[in-house]
Amino acid sequence: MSAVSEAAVVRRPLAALWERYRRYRGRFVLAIVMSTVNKVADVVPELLIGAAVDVVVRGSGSFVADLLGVESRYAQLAWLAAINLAVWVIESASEYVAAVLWRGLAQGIEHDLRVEAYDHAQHLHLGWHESRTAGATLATLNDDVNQLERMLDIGIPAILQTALNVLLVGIVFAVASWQLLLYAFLPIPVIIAGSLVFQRRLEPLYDDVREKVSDLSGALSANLAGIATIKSFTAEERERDRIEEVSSAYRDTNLRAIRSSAAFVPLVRMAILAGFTCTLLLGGWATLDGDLELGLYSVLVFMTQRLLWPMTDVAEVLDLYQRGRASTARILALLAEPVTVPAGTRALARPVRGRVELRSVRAGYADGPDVLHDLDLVVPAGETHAIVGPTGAGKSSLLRLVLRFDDPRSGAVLLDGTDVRDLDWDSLRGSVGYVAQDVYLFSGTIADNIAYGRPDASREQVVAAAEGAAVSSYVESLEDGYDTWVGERGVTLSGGQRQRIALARALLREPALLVLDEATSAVDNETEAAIQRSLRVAGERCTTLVVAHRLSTVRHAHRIWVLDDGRVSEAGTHDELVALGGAYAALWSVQTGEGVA
Ligand SMILES: Nc1ncnc2c1ncn2[C@@H]1O[C@H](COP(=O)(O)OP(=O)(O)OP(=O)(O)O)[C@@H](O)[C@H]1O
Repeated sequence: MSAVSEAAVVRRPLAALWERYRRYRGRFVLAIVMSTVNKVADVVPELLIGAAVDVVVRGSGSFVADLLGVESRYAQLAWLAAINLAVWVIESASEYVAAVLWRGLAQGIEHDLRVEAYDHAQHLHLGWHESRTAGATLATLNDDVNQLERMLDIGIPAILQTALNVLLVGIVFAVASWQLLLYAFLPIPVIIAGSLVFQRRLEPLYDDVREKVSDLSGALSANLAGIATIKSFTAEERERDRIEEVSSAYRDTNLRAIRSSAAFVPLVRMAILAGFTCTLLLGGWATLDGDLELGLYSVLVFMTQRLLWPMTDVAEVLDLYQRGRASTARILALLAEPVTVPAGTRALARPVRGRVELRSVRAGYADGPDVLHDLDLVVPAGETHAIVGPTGAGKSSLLRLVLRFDDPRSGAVLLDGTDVRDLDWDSLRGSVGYVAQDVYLFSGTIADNIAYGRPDASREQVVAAAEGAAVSSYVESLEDGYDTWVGERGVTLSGGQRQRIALARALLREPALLVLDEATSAVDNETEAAIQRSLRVAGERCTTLVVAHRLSTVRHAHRIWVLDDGRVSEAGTHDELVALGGAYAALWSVQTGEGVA
């Protein structure tokens, strides 16, 4: 699904976020209360300036004298100073509490959303991950979530501040002079109308920016993953140009958005200038005419400043809001992505035997053609079966169905007689030890990697599994042995070493069903023979399904299924198939170079 259509899925992302995080509402309200207290306390000093001017000009007839019943100007000013001190303490304390609350809220939502989005992503169909770059998913889980945090941390408190400003200053003006209220507030409808117009213009621009971020992130992560290929083809310059192109697209889209949002600032400033000039001039004339107290006039001039200039921030806030909205839309779209291969609810009776059956299975990928056609296949419990056939015949696709990475288009896959679609993950994947064609080792020690499927395994069990995969003597030859760090920041293992560690990882689980997809393709013949011997021992305890190109790997299997273009073309033991003289026999004679075994 493209980023644009993703963004379109969630129409009102912030409302959806509000619904989703009900548990944060209490803290949200408290943060608003604290910001309000802070803002009120923030306005008071300006009123105190007016009151001080009033005290100096009118003495015992001042507003403060009336209010406190204090005659002396000195005492009145001392009172004002005391009030100022108290207000300052309240302002500072509330500012601190509000900042902690807003940041805590932003961090909390950011954290929850990131973890929820990641968790959802890992439950999505493998095909979903294969249809987009890892970098694009990373951009959503990382950049988009950070963007949202900025909006929550900076944007929302700023919007609130501005709104409170307008309200509080509005009250002061309303009490002082209705006329001046009108003049000072003149710019506000212009600013609001302008915001709405700009918001509508910015929305698609920021959706586009988020899409470009995702493209860039995807291109960068793909290139870093393929750095060896880039180097081997001396394609550095070409790839640099390609990244430059994607980065330019991002820069240009961002600049377009920035140009639009920046155009808002002069509009706001012009409106502000008009409002401020009106208050300054008309308020001054009214004071000269004796219609307005001097103290009040000075307060109003200060207040107009305080009301209007922060409005220039509206543009920045709008920018944050739009970026945050576009990012939220993408995260929520990811969370709205349906889990198309949901777990079933049935548990298998223990011990699981590992009997596999495919009944009239038809399968394929996305909208593509069928890659498996009406396939029937049975692997009785405890037996070792092999699947062989030319490249692209559908061998890995068949294994994917057994692990339920995909579901068949029709027909059924059964484990111990139960449709795998009905099984919970623990019964299905918990019973399977799988070694994929592309081995993936996590960043961690060799022992951590072997124990990945059974983190509570003892060192003895880890070593036994390593022995089963014929990798123990290699590991023991390393300086740090099983504590050697591998994966992204560790030693680089050879293809065969990686395969054997992955095999040890699968064996340690003592699975009911061992599924090996070209699991020993990268090891030498001698090592393979060692692995075969230990697999035969392991095979006595479990059912094994092996895909292999090298037929020597599978010649001892109880049954060999030859797949051709998604159909079983031959099946039988090695000897039966060689005797049959078909595709298998031909392949065997090519591989041994001697015709028959
Ligand atoms: N993730 C995928 N998305 C779309 N098509 C796929 C995917 N994986 C495999 N295919 C297609 O399905 C067909 C069978 O592929 P599969 O990997 O199952 O073959 P295979 O027999 O395991 O081949 P090989 O021996 O080369 O590993 C191929 O035509 C392939 O292009």
